[in-house]
Amino acid sequence: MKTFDGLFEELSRTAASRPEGSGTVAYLDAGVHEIGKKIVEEAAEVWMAAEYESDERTAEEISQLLYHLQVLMLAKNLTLEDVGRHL
Ligand SMILES: N=c1c2ncn([C@@H]3O[C@H](COP(=O)(O)OP(=O)(O)OP(=O)(O)O)[C@@H](O)[C@H]3O)c2ncn1[C@@H]1O[C@H](COP(=O)(O)O)[C@@H](O)[C@H]1O
Repeated sequence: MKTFDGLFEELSRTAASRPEGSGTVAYLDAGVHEIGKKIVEEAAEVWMAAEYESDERTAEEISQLLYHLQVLMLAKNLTLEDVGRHL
C-alpha cells in the first residue's frame, strides 16, 4: 500500500526524470492554474462521493485529491516539511 510520503517521493522522482507518458509531467507542464482547477474539481468529487456514494468511492476520490495536492506542491517547489510544519 502506498503512503502519502511514499507517493510524494515517487512523484518527485517523476518530476525530475520526466518519463515519457507521465500524467504528472503533463500536469506540471500545464501549470499551477490547471493543477488548481483539478484540485477544485477533485475536492467537489470528494464531497459528492462522501454524501451520495460508497466509502470505497469516497476513499478513491480522496486519493485523487491527495495526488493533485502533491502535484501542486511539486509545481510550487514545496516540500513535505514546508507543509508539515503547519500541521
Ligand atoms: N495516484 C495517482 C493519481 N490519482 C489521480 N490521478 C490523475 O487524476 C485523474 C483522475 O481525475 P478524473 O477522475 O477527473 O479523471 P479524468 O477525467 O481522466 O481527468 P483528466 O486526466 O482528464 O484531467 C487521472 O486520470 C490521473 O490523471 C493520478 N495520476 C497518477 N497517480 C499516481 O502517480 C504516479 C505517477 O503517475 P504518472 O505520472 O502518470 O506516471 C503513479 O504511481 C500513479 O499511480
